[in-house]
Amino acid sequence: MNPIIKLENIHKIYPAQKRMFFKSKQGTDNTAVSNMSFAISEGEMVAFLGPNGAGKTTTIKMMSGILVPTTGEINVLNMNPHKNRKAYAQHIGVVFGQRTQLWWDLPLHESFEFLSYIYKIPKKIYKKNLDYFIELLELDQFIYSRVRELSLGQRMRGDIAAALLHEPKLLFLDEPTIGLDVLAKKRIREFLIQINKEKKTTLILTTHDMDDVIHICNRIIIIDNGQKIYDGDIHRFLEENRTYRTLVVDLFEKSTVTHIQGAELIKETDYKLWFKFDPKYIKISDLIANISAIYKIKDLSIQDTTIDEIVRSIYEAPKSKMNSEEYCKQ
Ligand SMILES: Nc1ncnc2c1ncn2[C@@H]1O[C@H](COP(=O)(O)OP(=O)(O)OP(=O)(O)O)[C@@H](O)[C@H]1O
Repeated sequence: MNPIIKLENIHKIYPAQKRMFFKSKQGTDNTAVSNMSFAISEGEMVAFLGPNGAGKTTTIKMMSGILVPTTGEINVLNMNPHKNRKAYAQHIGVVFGQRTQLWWDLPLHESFEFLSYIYKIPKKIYKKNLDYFIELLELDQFIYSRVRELSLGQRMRGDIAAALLHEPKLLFLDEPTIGLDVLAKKRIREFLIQINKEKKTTLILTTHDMDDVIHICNRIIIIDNGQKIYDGDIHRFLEENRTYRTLVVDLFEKSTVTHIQGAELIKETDYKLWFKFDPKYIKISDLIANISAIYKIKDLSIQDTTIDEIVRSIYEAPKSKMNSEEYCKQ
């Protein structure tokens, strides 16, 4: 499939700030993105993951045309996002969880009308899309309320509808579920999956919420220190990396031992122990036998490693491992 987004050897350097009263620069230049290359095809749902300051937002801003790369080639929908900004804006939607593109003092439906005017959306298409979003996102309960009066979850549903009214081919979402409760997150995830399925909208997402990633995306790109350290299928990533499991043991008596053969004690309270182990090296039955040789066990449970823990372990891995072929799939 032909990629609709292509980044080749992108670098983004933020220049050091100039001093207010002197000609010299203060501090050093900041390389936010370094040698970044990837391609994304139509209809993909890709999550950008990485610790704070990794370069995710800078990368998204370059793809959406807000920032210009210092060097490198960027091509989205056969356009240069920054150079062709006006034409490009017609084909993309942008949602920032921490900011709104709606007009604070206008009722939500007037914000929508204003956007339909800005994007020159034909009346028929506008009405069809609006009706569809009202139904799917249940906007009817608050569409006549002023944006400033909406809850965060309602505002976010309004923001997502606003970003899609002009039927963009690409939707950039920066932390779209930040601060929302479980139900509101679920509603937004289901909506995004539906839109992707029905309209083939390509979704590019940054998030710190691993549930968003697992539910919405089929591919992840992990960034650290401005560099891509993993790019691949989310399920394959989990299979390859979710090797450790945790055995949680409830005890009848107070714990005294800190070492059990074949496992690492990662947490303990008086009557509960958490052992991290790798099933490739020790069978669960052997591990339980080792523990019951020392303790009277009251209860047992096994926890899988979360994607959050896996991603963190990749951030914390030595640089040589991060940059190896094994981790950089593209
Ligand atoms: N306008 C700017 N001027 C100078 N440096 C900047 C600017 N914006 C970002 N940076 C720096 O670029 C680096 C990457 O920042 P970026 O916001 O892209 O990271 P991020 O991965 O999105 O982080 P977060 O998860 O915290 O949002 C950081 O070191 C940051 O301090």
